[in-house]
Amino acid sequence: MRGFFYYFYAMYILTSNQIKQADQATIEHKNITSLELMEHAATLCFNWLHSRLQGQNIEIHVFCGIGNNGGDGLVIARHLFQHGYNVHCYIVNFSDKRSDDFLTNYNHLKELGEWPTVISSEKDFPKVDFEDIVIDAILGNGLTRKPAGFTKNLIQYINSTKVFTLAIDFPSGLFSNASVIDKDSVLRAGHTLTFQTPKLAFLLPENKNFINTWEVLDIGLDENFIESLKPTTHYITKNDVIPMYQSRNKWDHKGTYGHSLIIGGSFGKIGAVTLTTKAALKIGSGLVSAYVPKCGYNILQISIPEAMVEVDSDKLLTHYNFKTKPSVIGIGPGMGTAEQTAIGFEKFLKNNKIPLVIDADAINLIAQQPTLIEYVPEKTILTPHPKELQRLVGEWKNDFDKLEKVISYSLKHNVLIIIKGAHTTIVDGGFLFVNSTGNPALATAGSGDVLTGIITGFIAQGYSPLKAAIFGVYLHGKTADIALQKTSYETFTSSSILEYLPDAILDLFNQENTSSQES
Ligand SMILES: NC(=O)C1=CN([C@@H]2O[C@H](COP(=O)(O)OP(=O)(O)OC[C@H]3O[C@@H](n4cnc5c(N)ncnc54)[C@H](O)[C@@H]3O)[C@@H](O)[C@H]2O)[C@@H](O)CC1
Ligand SMILES: [K+]
Repeated sequence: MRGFFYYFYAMYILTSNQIKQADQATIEHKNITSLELMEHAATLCFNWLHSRLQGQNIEIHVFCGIGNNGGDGLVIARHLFQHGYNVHCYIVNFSDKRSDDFLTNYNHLKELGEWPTVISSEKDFPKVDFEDIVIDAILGNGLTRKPAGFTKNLIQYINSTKVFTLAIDFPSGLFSNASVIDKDSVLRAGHTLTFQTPKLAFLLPENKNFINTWEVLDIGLDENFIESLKPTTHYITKNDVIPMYQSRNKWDHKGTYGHSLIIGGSFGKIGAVTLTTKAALKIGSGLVSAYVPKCGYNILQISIPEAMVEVDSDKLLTHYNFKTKPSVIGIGPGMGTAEQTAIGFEKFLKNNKIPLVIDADAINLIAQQPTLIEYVPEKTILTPHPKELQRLVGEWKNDFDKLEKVISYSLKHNVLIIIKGAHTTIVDGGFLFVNSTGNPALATAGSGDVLTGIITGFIAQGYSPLKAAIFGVYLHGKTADIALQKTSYETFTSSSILEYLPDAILDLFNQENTSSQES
């Protein structure tokens, strides 16, 4: 058992410093040398490549820096030579402070008669063709400043060839926990083999040009030590959500699974609240009610016979005087921001004590009147899309700054925020949970409305807000991943999320491929 939730497995996202500490602890606790650790890590990279190339006669250029990332490159180059590949190895000579393990592997290669070519300026750049392969072992976890001089030029040159690049640990020039300032100084990796844990930088939209696909190679760092670091950033995989699943008992009845109330809708936007209501039902909320303007009554009753419906004014939400006594409320989809709606919403918030999931226009209303956040119950979940988030926490300079701003907001108001995107991130105070599932099929109208319904429906069933958010976000993404085996990105709609929800849940019990560490 390990992990923040004491699950049997949790994948952390470690910072550069934490990785360095874990490297050191592993060397001490497992009684191995750093050279052995390097040999092991780099051999995993070689095996990855070898299993795909199977000895093909492709020109492979291995660019090695002078630190331990370069050391990895030298080990990979040695294995490639020994397996008869057409390989060229280069030392990118940006400093004379070579690491010990780099030097040992440098000598090892020379002893085999394979002398790397030293690159000390632009004139030493080799010819790289589009059909070749580049292994990028120039800079890794030790990056302390942006690459400059001929190193930057080399990175630009490699980028310009559009050759396939396999980055070792990091695309050179990419910081794990800070924003890239000089975008021309970062290698654009085709695929990245990163050690032990995903890196936060890989998961942020601003780095989309540097990171394409990536995967984690487990190099066997000391897990107990990693645990002792109490990492605050998690990568949510199937292994994390399986233990969250609450199974049902024979004697349970619909009351056991709570009552969700979905509040939203306005004339022309009844579809949004309909999707949210359907989602709350589909995820298993025992009872589901919707509170909508009168114009939505027939639509809701006809399209969701399982739901109960209460109504407000003709075309807008104004009074919020529902009789239902729900266990949780999801509010906002399609609600609009009309003045009467805003006035009623303020009164509702000031009187409400029921757990909340706040979405869409309800977030906009809070952004318009920021003090309203003080009236939401603790651990209320807010699910803003980027524009709504900006209205809530203000403009950010970059994605790291955005996370900082959201963390402070979450801490200050004791709420959970779900930052929606390719890697949807749940922020709970100082803790980040970054989702691994989903794909661009989810970029479709109503996708967020369905997410709100799923999370609300989970809370109704007794899941804590954090678990509901993590599990909901994971399953929401998983529906789209499963759907792509049968349908296309374009034809997947928000209703398809509901259609594939059963498959996403059943997949939890499918033993194969329980660790989705790739992206
Ligand atoms: N420490 C370990 O036990 C292991 C480390 N491994 C590899 O070691 C890497 C980290 O190695 P290092 O800490 O030696 O660091 P790097 O190899 O990433 O960088 C080398 C040195 O370059 C200098 N530098 C930083 N930014 C620079 C810039 N912009 N321009 C020029 N020089 C710059 C720094 O002084 C740094 O120490 C990992 O990414 C991984 O590839 C792996 O072999 C696994 C085990
Ligand atoms: K690298």
